[in-house]
Amino acid sequence: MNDEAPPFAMTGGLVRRDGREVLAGVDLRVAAGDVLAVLGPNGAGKSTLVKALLGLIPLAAGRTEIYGVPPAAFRDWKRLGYVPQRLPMGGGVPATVREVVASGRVARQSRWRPSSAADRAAVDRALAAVGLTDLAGESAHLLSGGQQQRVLIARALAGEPDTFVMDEPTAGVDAGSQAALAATLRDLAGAGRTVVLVAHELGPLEPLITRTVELEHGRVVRETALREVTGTTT
Ligand SMILES: Nc1ncnc2c1ncn2[C@@H]1O[C@H](COP(=O)(O)OP(=O)(O)OP(=O)(O)O)[C@@H](O)[C@H]1O
Repeated sequence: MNDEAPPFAMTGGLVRRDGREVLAGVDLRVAAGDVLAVLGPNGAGKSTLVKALLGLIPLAAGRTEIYGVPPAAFRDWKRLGYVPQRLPMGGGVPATVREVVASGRVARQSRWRPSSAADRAAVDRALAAVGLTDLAGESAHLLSGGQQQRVLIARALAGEPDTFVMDEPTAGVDAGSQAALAATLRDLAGAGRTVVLVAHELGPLEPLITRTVELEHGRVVRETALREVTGTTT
């Protein structure tokens, strides 16, 4: 056992958007090694919840902590890997698949220690894990939606974080790539990594999920424990 603070702990989480409560009364503790699926219909607040856990959306009431620290004070971002729903297209500068994936290493680098052999190897492993090695030199924004989703997963993998937060990693991804993602998640779970993922259907990921939380109208309506955490958490 370790007595370190859990990856995420939210109590009484409330988020308002345009004056409307889109998340309310959410108590959620994610333990190290959990593979938690956040389920619910469109507009239930799933994306809002994971963004609030990461501090990307502020809480109007309640509190949330990342490894025991409120998001505004949290500094250890290399411990977290976030897979957003879509590839953000900042600045209009075309980046290659490899460059986007390599950006997942940034939290591990510093001005004094730019890119190393370990960084390049981690990027190679991440590209291979999602089957994008052959497309590494392509412009990421010209890929299909499903391929872009895999780029974002690879970017998070490249950072080798302890905890992954994935917003619909299987959306628009074909059956073969979903199976590949399931294999990757199995390895991560086996290594004791923590995963929070948003999904509409679990599909091939189902056997890996330790716990589900279902949202409706911004509230947790059901929590289900499916299986024991199997990985070795350190
Ligand atoms: N930027 C925003 N401004 C105002 N309201 C928003 C914003 N983003 C989301 N909402 C509202 O918050 C509610 C929850 O949205 P959210 O995207 O979290 O749902 P979701 O469960 O992830 O849905 P989906 O399955 O469609 O991705 C919705 O009613 C949505 O209209």
